[in-house]
Amino acid sequence: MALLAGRTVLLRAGVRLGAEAATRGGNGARRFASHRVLVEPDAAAGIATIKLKNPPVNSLSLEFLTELIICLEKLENDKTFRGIILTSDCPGIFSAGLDLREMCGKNPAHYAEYWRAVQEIWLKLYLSNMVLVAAINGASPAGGCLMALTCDYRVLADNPRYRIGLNETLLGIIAPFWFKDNLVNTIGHRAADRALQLGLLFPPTEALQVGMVDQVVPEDQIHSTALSVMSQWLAIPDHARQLTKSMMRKATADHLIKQREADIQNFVSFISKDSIQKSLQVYLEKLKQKKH
Ligand SMILES: CCCCCCCC/C=C/CC(=O)SCCNC(=O)CCNC(=O)[C@H](O)C(C)(C)COP(=O)(O)OP(=O)(O)OC[C@H]1O[C@@H](n2cnc3c(N)ncnc32)[C@H](O)[C@@H]1OP(=O)(O)O
Repeated sequence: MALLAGRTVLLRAGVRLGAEAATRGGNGARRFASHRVLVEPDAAAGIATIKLKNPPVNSLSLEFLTELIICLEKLENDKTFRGIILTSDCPGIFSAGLDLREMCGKNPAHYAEYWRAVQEIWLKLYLSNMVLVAAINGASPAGGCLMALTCDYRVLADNPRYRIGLNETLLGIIAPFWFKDNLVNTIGHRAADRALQLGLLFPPTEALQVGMVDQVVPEDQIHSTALSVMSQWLAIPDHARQLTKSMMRKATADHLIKQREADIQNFVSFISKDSIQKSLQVYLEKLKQKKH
């Protein structure tokens, strides 16, 4: 996939991405931003902060996912950066997860394209050679939780409204096996079994207790905490840490890689069912009516 600064690029996913802004930051590092993914580089520290900015709730639309995939590819290929802090620019929301509108009322080809992008972002994040620290500064259901789960360390801001978990069953859908594998690797089989079946969304204290996050801190300390965790992880020689990360994660990633196409077909046939379409529409409608 060609990545050209300042040009419009046609992506494999078929999404046309607008021109990218590229400027120089204070420390001379190249700062780049797409429409919805803000990157704040600190070249001296070797860290980039990615701020998700797809208001109102950072739902993971196909275009947003595509921008994020490109951004991660660029950072991965840029030897300046050894670590990423993943956080949100939308107040009170880390990410509302997959964009339900991408899974409702569309055709099978669209569902397949969308699901491939969801797989791709997971693989990119989960297998990244860089240190990934999630600074979770808002609610983080479903796909939002999954993104955080791919990171090496999770810091959650202490606010009871910032619940995190894989709540798919509440929508009448099923977390795919690789969501489940990632959760089991993080919180263990018994806790994952209960959390997945009940679609639990954990408030900060419970999220910490169950091991869904590694640390809960006051909201105004989230970025400083993420930075200090990052420097601890970056003190480890890259080659040793990267090989260890790969040893810990490869089997889980390979599980999906070996059956990517079958997983896409499963998703398409599941999501195309009338009963599933109906459940998702009812859920979306409830979300919309909540305000009125
Ligand atoms: C065999 C294989 C099977 C595979 C099966 C499929 C597996 C798919 C897995 C899916 C994982 C997912 O990620 S599904 C998405 C799950 N997400 C949620 O349940 C979150 C829903 N949203 C909320 O709970 C809340 O919006 C919030 C807590 C995130 C924020 O609350 P707040 O009050 O601040 O905002 P609103 O609720 O008023 O929302 C504002 C606005 O955004 C729309 N919205 C919210 N979430 C989504 C979403 N995920 N997708 C699309 N749109 C979303 C909401 O409807 C409001 O819209 P309007 O302003 O137009 O009313």
